[in-house]
Amino acid sequence: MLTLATTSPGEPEVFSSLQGEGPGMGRPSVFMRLSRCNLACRWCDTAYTWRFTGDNRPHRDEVAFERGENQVAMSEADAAALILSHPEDRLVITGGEPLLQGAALARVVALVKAERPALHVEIETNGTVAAHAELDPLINQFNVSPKLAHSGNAAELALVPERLDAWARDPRAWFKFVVATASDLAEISALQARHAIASDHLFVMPEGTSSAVLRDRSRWLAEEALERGWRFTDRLHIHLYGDTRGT
Ligand SMILES: Nc1nc2[nH]cc(C(=O)O)c2c(=O)[nH]1
Ligand code: SF4
Ligand SMILES: [Mg+2]
Repeated sequence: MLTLATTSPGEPEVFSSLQGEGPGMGRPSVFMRLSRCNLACRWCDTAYTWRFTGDNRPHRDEVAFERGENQVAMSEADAAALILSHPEDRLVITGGEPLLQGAALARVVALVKAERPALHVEIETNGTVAAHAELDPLINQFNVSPKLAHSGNAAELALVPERLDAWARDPRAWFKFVVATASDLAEISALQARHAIASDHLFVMPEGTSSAVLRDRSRWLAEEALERGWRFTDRLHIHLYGDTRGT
């Protein structure tokens, strides 16, 4: 069984959209969002995957979500069939932290690839967990987003040195750092040096859930990226659809 996030109570969050972030930005893709996370970012835009009633870890919106309305359990076969009902040849698996459900995810992806062998599969991850041994060979691309101090997570939880080393060595992995203020950039530089992250595989992305905030931050962040030789990514889906589920 797999625990998915919901768009509305009982409705699994599987949808077609343009990949909004990173190296695949603009590519038509089918998305599947899994529930649960092992971190708790203050500015998380999908707190409905983890901040359930009784979880009082700090979050910008201080909202709490009813678990029953925001999670839906599906069998691997049903999840695979739902993904295959969408026509795109790219699958983006996100969350929450999807690698927490690696074993079940491996079974879903194997079923989907059996029907559609050329499917390109990407995983959006916070980079703290290795892909399950059965899952790893089925994945074409990892979009790894390590969380900096401004996320509010303890560095011991959010930045696992041997994991970051492993992602930096994996040609399938692209780093995507969420940036809110200029003070985040020194932290990224230090991580890049410590883990030997190639600049070509290092994206910075403004934090924001509205076009106005993204545009404000893009202005200075794009300049900083250019100066440092890093890549910049916007959040296309926020400009197109706003901060809404299933987009
Ligand atoms: N269109 C679209 N692109 C995305 N890229 C990463 C997403 C995510 O939430 O992880 C996401 C998302 O939620 N929507
Ligand atoms: S790691 Fe991602 S899903 Fe988890 S709390 Fe942070 S932003 Fe949200
Ligand atoms: Mg998102």
